[in-house]
Amino acid sequence: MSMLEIIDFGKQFTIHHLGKTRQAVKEINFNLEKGEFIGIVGKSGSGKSTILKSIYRTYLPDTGSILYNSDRFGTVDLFKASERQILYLRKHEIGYVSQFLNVMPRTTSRQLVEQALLEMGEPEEVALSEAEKALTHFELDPKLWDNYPNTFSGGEKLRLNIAIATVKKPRLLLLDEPTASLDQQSKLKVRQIIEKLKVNGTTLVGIFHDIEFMEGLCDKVYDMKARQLVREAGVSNEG
Ligand SMILES: Nc1ncnc2c1ncn2[C@@H]1O[C@H](COP(=O)(O)OP(=O)(O)OP(=O)(O)O)[C@@H](O)[C@H]1O
Repeated sequence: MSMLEIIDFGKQFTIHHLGKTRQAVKEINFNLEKGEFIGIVGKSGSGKSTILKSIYRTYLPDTGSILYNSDRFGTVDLFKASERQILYLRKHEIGYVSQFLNVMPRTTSRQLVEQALLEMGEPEEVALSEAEKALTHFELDPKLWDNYPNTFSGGEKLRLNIAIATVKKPRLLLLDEPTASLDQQSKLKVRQIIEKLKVNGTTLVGIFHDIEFMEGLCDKVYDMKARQLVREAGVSNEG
């Protein structure tokens, strides 16, 4: 089976103080094969993040299923998976990167990457050396390794975020507008990072505002229109 199969997925939100519901997305269908990179574009508020957050199970859907082909559990419907399974998958198989760095306060960048590896059961000395390799790989200045990331620039925070997520070698990586607040130079760096991840066989789903950024990078691009996904021609590297 595919790495990910999304079937008739729909999500609405209840706005309690108004006593109303809002349909965020409906009838979403797509498949993601191993090693593929799917890009999602669309207007602000069209439901792109809702799809990604539902794959990560931050949100629970109302309809449909999201079947994920797990290394550990076989085919799992991410909507029905137990909390324990979800925690395992987040730790070992599915990564999520956004422009925001949500990490433990007063923890240095080196410690944050180390912790990700320790959580996976790596011994301390391996965690230490792999963390340094990852920080080097993602070009975080060694002067920043023992600093707290709250003072980092947007690009530095993002590269640390990507290092924390990818050091675990996730099989599936979700990128939620990671380049939103970056300048052109930093965006280029992120593009190179994504290219490297692709070469290493990581399967990716990414949201980007910038269609130019996706040019030649994604295997397929979908556009959110009227709460549904429509396949876009001409942006992907399929020609
Ligand atoms: N937790 C929530 N509670 C209520 N409504 C929500 C919630 N999350 C999203 N929505 C609504 O669902 C719709 C889709 O939001 P979503 O964040 O998925 O859009 P998006 O395409 O990712 O937007 P952007 O590009 O601006 O980040 C919007 O109308 C939004 O207001």
